[in-house]
Amino acid sequence: MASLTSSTSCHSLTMPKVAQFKIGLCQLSVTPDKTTNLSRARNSIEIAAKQGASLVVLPEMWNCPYSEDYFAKLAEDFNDEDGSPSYFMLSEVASCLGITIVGGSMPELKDGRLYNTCCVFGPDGKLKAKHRKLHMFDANIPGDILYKESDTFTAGDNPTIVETDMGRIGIGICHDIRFPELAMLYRTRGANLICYPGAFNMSTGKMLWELEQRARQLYVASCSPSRDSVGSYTIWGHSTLVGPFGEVIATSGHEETIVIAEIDYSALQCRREGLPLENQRRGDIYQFVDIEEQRP
Ligand SMILES: NC(=O)CC(=O)C(=O)O
Repeated sequence: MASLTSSTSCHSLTMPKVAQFKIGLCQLSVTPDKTTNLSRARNSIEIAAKQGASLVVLPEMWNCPYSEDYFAKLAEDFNDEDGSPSYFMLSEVASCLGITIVGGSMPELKDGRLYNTCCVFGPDGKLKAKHRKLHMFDANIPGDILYKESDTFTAGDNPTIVETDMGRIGIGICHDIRFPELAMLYRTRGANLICYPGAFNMSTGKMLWELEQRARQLYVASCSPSRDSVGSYTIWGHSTLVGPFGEVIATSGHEETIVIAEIDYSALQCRREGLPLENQRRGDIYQFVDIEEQRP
């Protein structure tokens, strides 16, 4: 028997209080100057909220170029009020506007280590969850890309699923999207939506960015920096919202922009009833184990 690591049990889909709402994906141009990045991000979040978004997602590394030249320099210790302007800006703007923010990712400094971290804030401005990127983007594709994220960052150790007014949301950061097991874990734990702040590069972006999102069969939102962001790493862009049948609901090009789109969780219910993959899984042939359920 091939073993992937899930029990056959499936957490049933819980419908959140708000089942229909607008999401805003802020595709930001990122510079080496943190103050500029903060004011651009704040401005973009405010515009998204004005356009009706009650959930706003930011890109991977929105406050710092995606480059090892900047990660350590611009990292923040989120426990240090004076040393963490990005963290406190997100908290403040979430409470000012009364919205939920999936705060992309930022370089986090904790006990001498760097993490690529996403903070989720509720409409009261309180931190609801913190996801540290689980899978490091170490790639050596001759003639294409050589990048070793693990030279700089330490990988996180926990999946992140967060209860919000806008549903149960699973979080992954960029390369995390390549691991369907993580998405499956979120699905079996009843996620309505997975948010992936990401910064795919030009070649993997063209080949895989949209494909990875469309294969997940629940709502998937991705948010990238724009291509004109500074650094040697050229970014694909194309922040996107995908629905539960793999349909692209809204997307963008590579320029700085805001994608506003409607999420309606009844479509998710319809997909689950019409195509009940959870009941059709062949547990006699392969197994998916949620490690958390196995713990005593
Ligand atoms: N930032 C990343 O994790 C990049 C990545 O996955 C890619 O394909 O590019």
